[in-house]
Amino acid sequence: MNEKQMAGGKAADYIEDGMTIGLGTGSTVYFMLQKLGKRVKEGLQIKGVSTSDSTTQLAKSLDIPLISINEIDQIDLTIDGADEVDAELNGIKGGGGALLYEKVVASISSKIIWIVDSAKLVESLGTFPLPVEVLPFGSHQVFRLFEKEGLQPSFRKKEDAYFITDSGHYVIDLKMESIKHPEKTASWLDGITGVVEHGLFLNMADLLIVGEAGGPAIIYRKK
Ligand SMILES: O=C(CO)[C@H](O)[C@H](O)COP(=O)(O)O
Repeated sequence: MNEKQMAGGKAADYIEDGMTIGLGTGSTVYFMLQKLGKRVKEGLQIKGVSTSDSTTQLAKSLDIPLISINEIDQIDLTIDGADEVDAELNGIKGGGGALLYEKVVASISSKIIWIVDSAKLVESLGTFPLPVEVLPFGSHQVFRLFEKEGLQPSFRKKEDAYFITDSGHYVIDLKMESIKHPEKTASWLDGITGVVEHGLFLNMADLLIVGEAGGPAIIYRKK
């Protein structure tokens, strides 16, 4: 069993009957959804809130019942992947481009579990390029601002065209190497007009499940 499968499978055990579950996006979440699909077939009653078109498609193919986020005010548990996680359980997300919906879902979740393989653990965030979702209108001005700040921005591309998120935005990836003050960086990005969302997810995850050779490691966020 690979590490992603191990972490994804373990996380599905935290889902209880009657829960509303935030369904993250990515290749680790894929394995969680496979196990959840099995449990639903065996009679587990849940409602899933999807964070992307790809997760919606996969959940539907597994007969996992979905509910629109607009019909609820609170999610019991969200299970999602991450691109980098530090010892405080702060992370970078958005490698798959679903950061905006993932953050909206996270913001109304009572509990958040992240599932990762061991390569995602870092001492400090920033080796993974930080995704910033931007409005296409004015995006080149934002890009040039990032250039001036020395952040080596690049527009994310798909087959030579701009990568377009599920909500119709572009993604600019920033090479920050090491983010010394994640809170400061997050509030700076929050203040830039045209930035819709960024991939710094701070003080959000409650629990981290890491796939490791000897079995899944469970790490709680220090309160
Ligand atoms: O944030 C995400 C998508 O926007 C994913 O959770 C993140 O990229 C991790 O993906 P994977 O499990 O495929 O490594």
